[in-house]
Amino acid sequence: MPDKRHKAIHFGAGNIGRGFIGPLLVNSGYHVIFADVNEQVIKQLNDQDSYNVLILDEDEEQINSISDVSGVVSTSDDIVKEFASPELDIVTTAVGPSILEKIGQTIAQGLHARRKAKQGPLNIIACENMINQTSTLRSYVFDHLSDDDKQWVKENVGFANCSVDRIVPPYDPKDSDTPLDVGVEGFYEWVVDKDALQRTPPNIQLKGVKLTSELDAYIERKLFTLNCGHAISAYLGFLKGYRTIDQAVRDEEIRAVVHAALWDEAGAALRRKHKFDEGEYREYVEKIMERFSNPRLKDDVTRVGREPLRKLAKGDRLLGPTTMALEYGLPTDNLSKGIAAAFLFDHEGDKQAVELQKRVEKEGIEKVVADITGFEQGGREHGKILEAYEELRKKYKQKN
Ligand SMILES: NC(=O)C1=CN([C@@H]2O[C@H](COP(=O)(O)OP(=O)(O)OC[C@H]3O[C@@H](n4cnc5c(N)ncnc54)[C@H](O)[C@@H]3O)[C@@H](O)[C@H]2O)C=CC1
Ligand SMILES: O=P(O)(O)OC[C@H]1O[C@](O)(CO)[C@@H](O)[C@@H]1O
Repeated sequence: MPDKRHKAIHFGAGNIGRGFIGPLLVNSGYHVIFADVNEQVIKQLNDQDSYNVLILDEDEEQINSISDVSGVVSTSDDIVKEFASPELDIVTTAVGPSILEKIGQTIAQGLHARRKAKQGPLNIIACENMINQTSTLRSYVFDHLSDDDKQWVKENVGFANCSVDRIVPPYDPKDSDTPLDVGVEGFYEWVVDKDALQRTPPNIQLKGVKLTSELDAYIERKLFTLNCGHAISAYLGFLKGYRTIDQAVRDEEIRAVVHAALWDEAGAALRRKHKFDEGEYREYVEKIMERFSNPRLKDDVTRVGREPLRKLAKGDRLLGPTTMALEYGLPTDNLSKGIAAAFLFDHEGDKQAVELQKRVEKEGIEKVVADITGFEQGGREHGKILEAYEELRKKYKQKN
């Protein structure tokens, strides 16, 4: 533990904030200030001495009490003042990719205040499920800085990209004592680009964080394995009428598709590109299948499949591994099934799903698949996705 009080600001007191990043910072010796727009959560954080993180593993019941946290409303002046504190040395976020632009301005104001107060270096790490999330945040921050501030920030603030992995679904409040409690899986992995960090105080280290100079490999491994398999399980599970991911992957047919997509297709490509050890990678895939099967997480297929247009973006969890597998001349049949199922995700509660279905209805599936995937109509990959789409549609959407 550090000999002096150190503070961290974490934007986003949601599932991953309270259930993963906040607790890791607290365990490293930080007082964590959660910054959120949700005033009720901030009040609860300030009123309560602690909250519980429940580890929801199948064979392990564990409750960790998290204290030494407080909250500020992220739109108030208080947050700017916190940036000027000499005790602050790390800022993290878990607000969702679309919110980064909004908090960029607040962080810029905070950094301006820090420069004016003549305080020392700081590290910023955005923990969002997207590639180069912190670089993206940095560009939003720079949009709001003066030239003098920019110069100071370049010299004093580290913006480190990372890969963040822990399944933290929304927790049912009736399963806990307070609304701040959160249920998480035991597994976690937080990998940070060590070369981007500014000099951290010598007497404090982030516990449970892996620092690496090869972040790209970790990011691609996570996005093209964990997130890829999760998305395929969600879309096929939704089609077959399952409510949760564990129900979906207990279905032999779905399990076989997900496993083959991860091991023979995405995984084979990742192993070629990044030279991952075959044994270690097999363990990684098996562990993921075990994590998906955890019935205590009760993770809805509609949550995991949310925003299908984002998940169908080029380079994301479905098309990213497909393109990589094709580059190495590897099979993509199971990935194609997952992609086809995403085009059938007609979940009415999801804006992007509704938008996608409207496009398919208006423009026809052939054109929409070509536009979104970039695979030419009449080409092999396009044909494979369409064939899988028709097969799934006939089987599970016969009324259409
Ligand atoms: N839940 C999970 O299992 C994982 C989530 N992630 C990523 O973490 C991020 C957050 O996800 P969750 O925690 O699940 O979402 P969440 O919805 O539970 O939490 C997001 C929090 O951000 C707050 N927020 C919204 N706008 C804000 C603003 N302008 N300023 C400050 N706070 C604001 C919300 O009030 C909410 O408390 C996402 O990028 C997600 O992809 C990454 C790995 C695992
Ligand atoms: O948060 P997103 O990108 O919508 O995707 C859901 C994903 O988020 C997670 O819950 C956290 O990584 C994954 O388990 C899942 O694949």
